[in-house]
Amino acid sequence: MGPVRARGSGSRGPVRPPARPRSSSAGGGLRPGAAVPIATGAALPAGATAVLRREHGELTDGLLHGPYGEGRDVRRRGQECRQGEPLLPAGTTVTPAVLGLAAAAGHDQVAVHRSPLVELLVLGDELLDAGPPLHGRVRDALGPLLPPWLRGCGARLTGRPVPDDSEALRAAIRDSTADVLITTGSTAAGPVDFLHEVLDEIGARLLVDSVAVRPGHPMLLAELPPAGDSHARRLVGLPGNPLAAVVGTATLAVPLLRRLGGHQDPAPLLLPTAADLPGHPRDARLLPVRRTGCEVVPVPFDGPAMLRGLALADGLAVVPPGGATAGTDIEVLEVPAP
Ligand SMILES: Nc1nc2c(c(=O)[nH]1)N[C@H]1C(S)=C(S)[C@@H](COP(=O)(O)OP(=O)(O)OC[C@H]3O[C@@H](n4cnc5c(N)ncnc54)[C@H](O)[C@@H]3O)O[C@H]1N2
Ligand code: MOO
Repeated sequence: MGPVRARGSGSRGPVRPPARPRSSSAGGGLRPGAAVPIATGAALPAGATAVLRREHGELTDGLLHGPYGEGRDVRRRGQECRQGEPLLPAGTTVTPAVLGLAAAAGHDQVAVHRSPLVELLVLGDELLDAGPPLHGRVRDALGPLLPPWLRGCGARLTGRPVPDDSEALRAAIRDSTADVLITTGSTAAGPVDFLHEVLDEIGARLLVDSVAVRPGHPMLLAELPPAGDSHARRLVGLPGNPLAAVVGTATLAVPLLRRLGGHQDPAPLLLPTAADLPGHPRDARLLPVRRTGCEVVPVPFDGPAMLRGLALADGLAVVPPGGATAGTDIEVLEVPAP
């Protein structure tokens, strides 16, 4: 049974509750000195000034005896939010708790940013989508790796393989209606690396052409000419080496998608490193690390073409040029996010 709410100015019972508890405010008001049992959370009957919980009183001969100080156990309207006050700041991610809060506050609709539509184009005739890697052919690791990560950033995904052929790549980019195209491979200057050439031909504007980070430095970001409906389109070019592509995703794709989805940038996570972290002489290095307590340690198998270290890692440490010595604080990107 819920609280018994009593009318009157007294601070102690007895009050005589009727037989059935109320679960709503239906019914008449209370006479002075009278009480009605109600369910927990039910609205107070008119004239009620205090509440006496069943377990705070003693029931003898149908009378509940106990203290019922004015206002006690009464939940006043507007305790959690005043009328007109914003419940949450703009940019808050809609979590299950946010949905529950919105419903509790009486909202039937919430205004949200549109999820960006991403088309993932996986380039490379050498890639296999099943079976063991053999005879110079390698398994496509990025087709399985990237979509769940990008969906976790709020994107809607489509995707397909594209052959190593400049006309096929040109058509795939030109005809896509996605907000963001993400390509893998073909960023370098090899005989079948057509990405720069195709971007130039279709009149794309390179916003970022290489980043001073290892692995992954050939990554790029371009603004594409509008498609039919003239909405803005961008392209993120990720290098083909899998760990380099992961670094490119963390560096360019994730911040772009978060911004398009209206999310706030997360505060940087700084953790001390328990071991020396090897760096590149001139560029930053993103190195897979594991958390041990409140410190991080590097994991083995961290080469540009490797994913074994990343699979064991909790994130990528941003190692400054020249490296970091044990004991120093280092920024850690939590990628790929769980
Ligand atoms: N002349 C130059 N050559 C290269 C440079 C350079 O600056 N100048 N940079 C090297 C670096 S660093 C990287 S990283 C790679 C980037 O190359 P691409 O983006 O053109 O990638 P690809 O050549 O297509 O592939 C590289 C490597 O990765 C394998 N690959 C590709 N896609 C996948 C996938 N989806 N899953 C698994 N593995 C994939 C591909 O088979 C190659 O082995 O360029 C260097 N060269
Ligand atoms: O970006 Mo590359 O992977 O440095 O070799």
